[in-house]
Amino acid sequence: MRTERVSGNGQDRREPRVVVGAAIIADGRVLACARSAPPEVAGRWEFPGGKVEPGETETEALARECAEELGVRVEIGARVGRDVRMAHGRSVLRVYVARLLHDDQPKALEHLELRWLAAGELDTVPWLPADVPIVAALPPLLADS
Ligand SMILES: Nc1nc2c([nH]c(=O)n2[C@H]2C[C@H](O)[C@@H](COP(=O)(O)OP(=O)(O)OP(=O)(O)O)O2)c(=O)[nH]1
Repeated sequence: MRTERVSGNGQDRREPRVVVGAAIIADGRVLACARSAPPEVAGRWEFPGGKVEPGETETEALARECAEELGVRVEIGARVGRDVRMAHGRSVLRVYVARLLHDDQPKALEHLELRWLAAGELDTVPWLPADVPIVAALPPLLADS
C-alpha cells in the first residue's frame, strides 16, 4: 500500500489512499459488480473502480478502471454519498455518478457477474461493507435518471 507523508504543525501524518468507484446509472438503474478476487471478498458486490495511481486524477482513474474492468467509456459526474473509511483509516472509498458514453455496454471482464439494479432492488445483493452507506444515497439519483 502506498501512503504519503504530509507535514503540518510539526507532525507527520499519513494521507489515506483514495479508492474511487463509479456508480454507473442508466435508465433508472445502477450497475452493481460482483468481485471475483481476492477470496475474502469474492462474491461481494461493489462499484467498478480501484486505487488512484500517482499522477492520476480521480476522473482519470475512474475512466481507466471502467475501461479495464468493463470495456466501457464513461462520463464522470457528481459525488455520491460521503467518503467511507476503509482498512482502519488507511484508505477511503469515494464514489462518483457515471454515465455510459457512445452506447458502450459493460462486460464482466474482471468481475464474476454484473447486474443493473433499480432503487427497489439495491438490497438484493451483498455489497462490500464500505459500499452500504453509499448505496443508501442512490435512490434519489435513480429516481431522477
Ligand atoms: N473498486 C472498488 N473497491 C472497493 C469498493 N468497496 C470496497 O470496499 N473496495 C475495496 C476493495 C479493495 O480492498 C479496494 C480496492 O481494490 P481494487 O482491487 O479494486 O483496486 P485496484 O483495481 O487498484 O487493484 P490493484 O491494482 O491493487 O490490484 O477497495 C468498491 O465499491 N469498488
